[in-house]
Amino acid sequence: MTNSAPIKISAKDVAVFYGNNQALHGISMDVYQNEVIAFIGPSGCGKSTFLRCMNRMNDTIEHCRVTGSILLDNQDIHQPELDVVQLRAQVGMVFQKPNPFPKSIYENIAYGPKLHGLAARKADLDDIVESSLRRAGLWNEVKDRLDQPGTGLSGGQQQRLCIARTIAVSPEVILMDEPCSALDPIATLIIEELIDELKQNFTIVMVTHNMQQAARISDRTAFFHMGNLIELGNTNDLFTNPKLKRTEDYITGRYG
Ligand SMILES: Nc1ncnc2c1ncn2[C@@H]1O[C@H](COP(=O)(O)OP(=O)(O)OP(=O)(O)O)[C@@H](O)[C@H]1O
Repeated sequence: MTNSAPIKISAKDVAVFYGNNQALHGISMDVYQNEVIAFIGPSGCGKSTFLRCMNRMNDTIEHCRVTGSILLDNQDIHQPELDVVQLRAQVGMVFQKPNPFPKSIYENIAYGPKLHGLAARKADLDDIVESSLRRAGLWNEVKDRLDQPGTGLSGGQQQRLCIARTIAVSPEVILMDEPCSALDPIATLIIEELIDELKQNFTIVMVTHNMQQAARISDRTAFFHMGNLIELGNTNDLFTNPKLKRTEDYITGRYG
């Protein structure tokens, strides 16, 4: 990833407080269009908190306060007139545990496009459902059982269903919070391959506990520690030649 790619998200001096407890301190970073950027760091260092800043999911947590600025395509995501539902369609999110709606496979995908008025006719909706499932690499496995419950799929299939559901509303950025941590190695590999394909069309920001995973699939990696962004660099450089001792200690397993 060259730094000449357009900036998709720009965070400046972002701090997050849960009540009186400050979880993030002055985080600034740019996320480039069509990159995969991974957040790593020990448990509780603030990776998920920072991820949630990018589509204002922290708004849903009581006592959580965010300061600083976050621009999406140069627009402030905290401006009062911004439609948060629209923001979360533009910046979609896939969670650690697959969480399909208790509805059919078809309805899981169709729900968002219907809500956002993206399909005028049933045929348009059918097209969105099919293309989203294809892009998530799930179509062939589910095309003959679209009316069956999404919750009846395997864990890995459910996670791809959730990715398809996110894609269905045409996001620009996909936030992934440890998307493989509940999956077995084969399902994990399928999702990793999928992420590699998805970056052609989307910008992907991913939290992972798994350093090998960050090394395999991300273009850049950000290392967080105790609420601070310690080092951000090209993934290869960060893992082979970290600039700071704290990063080196973490990636070599000296703590964490
Ligand atoms: N909903 C919440 N209410 C209060 N404190 C929270 C909440 N969510 C996170 N925190 C606190 O904020 C800090 C950062 O947590 P966060 O979940 O962002 O870290 P993380 O690096 O993603 O951790 P993990 O890898 O364990 O998921 C921690 O001290 C955590 O206890």
